Amino acid sequence: MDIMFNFRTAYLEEGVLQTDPIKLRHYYMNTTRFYIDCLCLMPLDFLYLSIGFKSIVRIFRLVKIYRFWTFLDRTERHTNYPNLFRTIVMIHYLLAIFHWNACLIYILHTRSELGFSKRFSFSFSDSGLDYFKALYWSISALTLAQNYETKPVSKEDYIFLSIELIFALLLFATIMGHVASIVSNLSNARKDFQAKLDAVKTYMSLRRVPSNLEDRVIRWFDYLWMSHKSVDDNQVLSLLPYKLRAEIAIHVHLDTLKRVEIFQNTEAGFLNELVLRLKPVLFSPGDFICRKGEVGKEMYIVNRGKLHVMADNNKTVLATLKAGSYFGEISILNMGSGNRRTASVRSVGYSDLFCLSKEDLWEVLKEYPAVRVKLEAIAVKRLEKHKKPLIQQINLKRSKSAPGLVEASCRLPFHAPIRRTGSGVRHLSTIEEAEIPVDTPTTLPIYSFEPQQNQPQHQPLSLSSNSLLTAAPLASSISVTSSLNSTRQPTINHSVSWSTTTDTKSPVGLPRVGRTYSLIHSDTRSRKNSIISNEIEYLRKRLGELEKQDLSLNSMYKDEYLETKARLKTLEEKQFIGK
Ligand SMILES: Nc1ncnc2c1ncn2[C@@H]1O[C@@H]2COP(=O)(O)O[C@H]2[C@H]1O
Repeated sequence: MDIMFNFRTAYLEEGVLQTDPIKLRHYYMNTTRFYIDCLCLMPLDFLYLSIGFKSIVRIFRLVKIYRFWTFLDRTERHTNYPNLFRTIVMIHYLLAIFHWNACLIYILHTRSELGFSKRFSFSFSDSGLDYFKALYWSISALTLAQNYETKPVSKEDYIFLSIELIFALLLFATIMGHVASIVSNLSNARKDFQAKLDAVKTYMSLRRVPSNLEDRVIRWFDYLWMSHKSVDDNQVLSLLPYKLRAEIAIHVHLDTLKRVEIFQNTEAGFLNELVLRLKPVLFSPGDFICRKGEVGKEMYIVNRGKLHVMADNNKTVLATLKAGSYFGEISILNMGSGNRRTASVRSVGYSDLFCLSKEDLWEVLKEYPAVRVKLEAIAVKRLEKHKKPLIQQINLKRSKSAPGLVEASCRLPFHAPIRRTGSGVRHLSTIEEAEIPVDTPTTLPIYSFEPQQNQPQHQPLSLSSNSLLTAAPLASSISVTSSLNSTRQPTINHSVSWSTTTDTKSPVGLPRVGRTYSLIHSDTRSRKNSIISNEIEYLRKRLGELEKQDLSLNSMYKDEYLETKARLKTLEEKQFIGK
């Protein structure tokens, strides 16, 4: 039977599963297994006819034990209960050893010619009882149990019992080792967790952390353990290839991710790209996940728990976020007050979040611009809540053609956003007039900002257009003005332009100047060229200044230097092509 199965058992050839019956037959017949199986099938039983029943004749059947070991090996790899399986295998081996030892004892003590003292009255009439007597003697010898019956008498007894004792000792040590490893495997997770907690406790007591904070840390650990969050997913999955890890992560987090608006109806690849970049984080009750005005470096997706988006007074709740919500995207998309948080978010109870870094999000959004539009559309809605009066004035209409698109229908006054500086809140710029360009769908709109030097600083902006304006450029243009840094940036008196979609990652070449601008629709080629020339002029000037800085001293300058350089290159190329 087994040989027949072997003839039809598929095998892997250079990683490809072979199922062709002829190939399978050839393959099996060329292996050692085939010869071992044939040896086992030798019809030695016919010898019974001449020599009578002798069980030793069946010894060749034992060679098939390799199949049993293969079975154990495979089952151990496949089972979900490896410890239980190992325990069963160990008991199985033990029973087999006791049995063989009992058989040996029976043989030795029923053959008087072997010189063993007759301590058992094996009565061949009741072979069942004889077997159990031998088994009992075997077990007591191998488990080192005191048994007066086993006291040696003859020389042969002494030799045999000494060997038995040595074997019993080895067996005992092996069993103990196995049991210890099974037990320690069972409590490994607990021990690891306890070790980490102990380390943190020791640290806190060494550093004299206040007891209320210490309490919070311990309660956080408690929740971590109770919610089975103590397993480090990344460490566990680190051995797997990227694709498999992504599949597991998607499966594990599917319920949460399905509820997240930006993940609904998106390409499967987007989820794949993102899911392995999500890092689980846990916050305690009352923790601020982010505070208004901070620089945003990551966004969060709520896996479990409840969070409040707080108003400026830190008392009024602007919105409640639950599983499937996300937050923190506005600052990393530079949509609100530049890269600053527009609101504080506080955890109500324990919150189980996924954290996504700015770099990772930008990297993924580069490939999936539709998701960016979705994100920005929702962000605009959220911003509306903060700046209701402002948005009411803008009176944006949602586009019917695409989600995330907003339509500007008339001349609208627009107050420039404000930003916090070291010395407090200040208005950075005010946009005076904006016209939104009508561009062909395939080409990118170019917005130009022209300084209005003679106008007062905090003058409202009016925005007029009968064309479509995507939420992204609008929001981005807001960030252009709001991310200005008056302490670092010189005032410039020329036009600057920013192509919103050519550079999605970072608004390179953003006009970081704090003055009044008008947003002008450039529909003629020469106008565009002059805008580009102006920006090039500004960027060159700024680059020169930045080169004078000690870039290694200040990463902020360094970033800006690199951004400016890249933007300048793009524009120079654009200008060159234009010519
Ligand atoms: N009204 C709101 N409703 C829901 N979420 C908001 C609201 N206002 C702000 N947020 C979120 O709170 C986050 C605070 O940090 P960000 O400004 O980066 O991004 C913000 C939004 O994601």
